[in-house]
Amino acid sequence: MNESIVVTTELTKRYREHLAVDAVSMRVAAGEIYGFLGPNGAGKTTTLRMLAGLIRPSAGTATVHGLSPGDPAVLRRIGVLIEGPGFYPYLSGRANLRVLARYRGHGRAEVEQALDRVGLADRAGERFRTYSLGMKQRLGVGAAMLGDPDLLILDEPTNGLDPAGVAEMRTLITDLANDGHTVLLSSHQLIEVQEICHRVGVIAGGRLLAESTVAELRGTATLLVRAEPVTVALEAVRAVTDAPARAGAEGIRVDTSAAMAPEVARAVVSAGADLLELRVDEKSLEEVFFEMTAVEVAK
Ligand SMILES: Nc1ncnc2c1ncn2[C@@H]1O[C@H](COP(=O)(O)OP(=O)(O)OP(=O)(O)O)[C@@H](O)[C@H]1O
Repeated sequence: MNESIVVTTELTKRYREHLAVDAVSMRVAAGEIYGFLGPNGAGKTTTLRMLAGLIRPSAGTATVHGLSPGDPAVLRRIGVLIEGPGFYPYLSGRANLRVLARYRGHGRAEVEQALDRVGLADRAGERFRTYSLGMKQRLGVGAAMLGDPDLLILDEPTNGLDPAGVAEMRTLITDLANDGHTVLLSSHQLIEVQEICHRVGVIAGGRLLAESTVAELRGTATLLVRAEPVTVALEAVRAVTDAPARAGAEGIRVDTSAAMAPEVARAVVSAGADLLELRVDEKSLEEVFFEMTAVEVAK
C-alpha cells in the first residue's frame, strides 16, 4: 500500500463519562478515497475533528503527514469540510471564497482555481442564497480546496443532497482522487461509499469495527443454486467443492467465488438434477454494515 497520510493509534475522545471515540487505530494511504462509515453518533465527526486539529484527543495519538494534526505545516496541506463553513447568503460564491482566501492567505487565482475544480466557475457570481443545496455543498468543498491541499477531510459531504446532487458530489470526489488528492470522507450513505471508496473504516459506538477494502468487507460471494431434486443437487455440489454448502428455503447456498459457477452448474446437471436458477449473490456493503453494527449495539 502507498505511504500512510493519516495514522491514528488508540485515538480516544471522552466527554465526561461518555466515550465518543474509543481507541481507534486507523490508516489512510496516499491517493485513496477512504470512507469512514457509521450510524449517527458513532464518533465519525469527533474523529475527523481530532484529525483536523480542531479538538484534542483524550488519549492515543494521531499523525497527519507524520506530524501532529494542529501543526501549521499540516494545516497548509489539508482541506477540511466539517459541519459546513458559514457562508454569507448575500455574497456570491466567489466573494465568499475570497473572504476565506484572504483570511487563510490565499490569492484570487486560488479562488478561481477552487471554483473551477468544484464546477462552480459559471455560477460563481450569483448570490450564495440562490444556490441549490448541491451547489452549496460543492462550494463547501471548494472552500476546503483553497490552496490545493493534498488531503481533504470531508464530513458527510452528501448529507441532505438529492440523488442528482449525490451523483455530482461522487463524481467530484472521484475526480479529485484521480488528480492525486487523498480523500477521507465520512458517510452513513452506504451505497456511495461502496461505489467510490477504495477502503472503508466501519465505526459504531466509538469503536472501529473493521478497516479494509469494500471487497474484503463483503467477504466471499455466495452461489445460489435452485435445482430439483435438492438432495441430488446438494450431493453434486459437495462433490465438486469443499466450500460450505447448505440447502435452505431459497435453494442451495454455496460460500465460494463466482468463478466456481460453471463447474457447479455442470455438476448439478450431470448428476441428473434440473437446474432452475444459478446466481452469484454478493452481500451488499449495507448488509455487512448492519450485521456488524447490530452486533456492536447488542454487546
Ligand atoms: N462536544 C461534545 N460534548 C459532549 N458529547 C459530544 C460532543 N460532541 C460529540 N459528542 C457525543 O459523542 C458521540 C459521537 O458524536 P459524533 O458527532 O462524533 O458522531 P457521528 O458519527 O459524527 O454522528 P452524526 O452522523 O450524527 O454526526 C455522540 O454520542 C455525541 O453526542
